[in-house]
Amino acid sequence: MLKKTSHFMREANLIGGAWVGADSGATIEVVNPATRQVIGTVPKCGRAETRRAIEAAETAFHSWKKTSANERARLLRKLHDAIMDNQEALAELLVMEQGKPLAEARAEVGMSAAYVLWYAEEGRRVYGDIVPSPWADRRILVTKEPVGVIGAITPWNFPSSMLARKLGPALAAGCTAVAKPASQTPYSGLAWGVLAEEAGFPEGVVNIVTGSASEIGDELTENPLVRKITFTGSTEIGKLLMQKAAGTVKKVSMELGGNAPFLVFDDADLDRAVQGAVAAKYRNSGQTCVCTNRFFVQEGIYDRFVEKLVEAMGRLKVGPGLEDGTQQGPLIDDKAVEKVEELIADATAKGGRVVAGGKRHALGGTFFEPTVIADAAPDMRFMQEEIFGPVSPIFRFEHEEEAVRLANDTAFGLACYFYTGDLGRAFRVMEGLKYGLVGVNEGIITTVEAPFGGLKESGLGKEGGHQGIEDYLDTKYVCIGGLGL
Ligand SMILES: NC(=O)C1=CN([C@@H]2O[C@H](COP(=O)(O)OP(=O)(O)OC[C@H]3O[C@@H](n4cnc5c(N)ncnc54)[C@H](OP(=O)(O)O)[C@@H]3O)[C@@H](O)[C@H]2O)C=CC1
Ligand SMILES: O=C(O)[C@H](O)CS(=O)(=O)O
Repeated sequence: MLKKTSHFMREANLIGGAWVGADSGATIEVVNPATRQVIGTVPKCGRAETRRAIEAAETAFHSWKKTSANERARLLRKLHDAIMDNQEALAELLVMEQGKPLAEARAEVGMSAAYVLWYAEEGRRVYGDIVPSPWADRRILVTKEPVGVIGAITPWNFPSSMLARKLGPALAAGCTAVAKPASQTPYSGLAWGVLAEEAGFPEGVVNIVTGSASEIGDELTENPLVRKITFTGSTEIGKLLMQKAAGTVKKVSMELGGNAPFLVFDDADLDRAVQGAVAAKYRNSGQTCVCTNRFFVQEGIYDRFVEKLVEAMGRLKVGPGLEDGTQQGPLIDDKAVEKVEELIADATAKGGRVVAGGKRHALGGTFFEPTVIADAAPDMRFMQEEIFGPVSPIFRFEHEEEAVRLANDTAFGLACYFYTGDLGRAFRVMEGLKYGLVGVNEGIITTVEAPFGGLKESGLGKEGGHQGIEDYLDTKYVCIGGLGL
């Protein structure tokens, strides 16, 4: 382990500027998914510790909201620089707890820094309005103000960048935060506490708690001091949090599950489509909410696409994330492997043909072979269920309208992709697909400059772009009379 990595590997929570353990002394073990070895522990905190963190954030909010946008931007730029100065150590820590290849971890840490820098500047452009008054003797102002204390809950698959695209806009807007990282990958989140301290953020502005998800979640959603909940994770938990947050009418931002279609038309650049397919499917071993879940390939090129995809993903190197050249790490845990195996068994029982992979990797543990299943059919479970693993079901279609109908036949609406060389078709399909994110002849599209977020049961709100700061602001209308005008 890099010496600096251990500096960031905190086995304590940050509450009101102090690094503390759980009141009970209880801890949670953190396991390296590649080696299945315990790498450390974190506190198993609950409602009482979370309440103290919320109260610390509320106290800090009253001064933090009065800092100028420029001052907040200065601190966020220092935070950005601290992340980039420690990118290798933070990436190594991320690989140890999550398992992804080091190259992907470096990219994720870089994306975290990019979100922080983007919102350092967006915070300086939170404009209000001066509206022409309908009354000669009054003036009308519209101002934007930070909502207050926010609660952030993040998933294990991107433990750094998912926090960055919540805390970045929140802090830039003048909010303070209590964040709960996933129990399987807490260290990247706790490292945020170290970085924020070292960048000079005042005590209580950033609080990081680990432990009982339900207890911490209940305190965050029920405590009236918390004015917004921002969550990335499963749709099931997102719905639960929305219900609980309704009790005190909190703002909510939800980045939830996906079921991305990837359409390839006869007129596509086939090699480009295959390259995009590998990128859109196998990043993080298929464990991203924007990974392709269903491939729909037009009849005329179906066999050639399958053949080329099998050949391309056959070159992916499976191994531990810290090993040179690794492109596919382990899945996060045994439950994830069992889910993938269930979906493959369901598909083969319904006529699907495994043409590559299909079983646990020879490396053992939670490593899984990159898999391609031909002759996928709409009655198979992965037509509606998110795979969250390195499996590519390939459906075939004949007509454009059929492809769009099949692609939209899901409760989700996060990301979708399609490849065509026909401009008219590109506009027809782009406008026909009911998704928040659309990749046209591209398989990787996430960037800080663009609003990321789903439709339907994939979520509410946007993260990234200029839109991403809006959810951390309240709009206030002011009517001023008695001016003697
Ligand atoms: N739209 C997006 O950007 C993303 C969506 N996802 C979706 O999430 C799923 C897999 O990710 P996964 O992390 O397992 O999702 P989960 O929803 O199980 O967990 C996400 C976070 O929620 C916490 N959590 C779990 N139960 C509760 C609760 N009752 N109250 C409060 N917090 C709770 C977890 O804590 P703990 O770890 O302690 O259980 C974790 O921090 C997939 O469906 C995937 O598509 C995942 C990542 C990104
Ligand atoms: O959680 C995820 O899956 C991320 O949102 C994917 S991305 O933002 O890195 O594309």
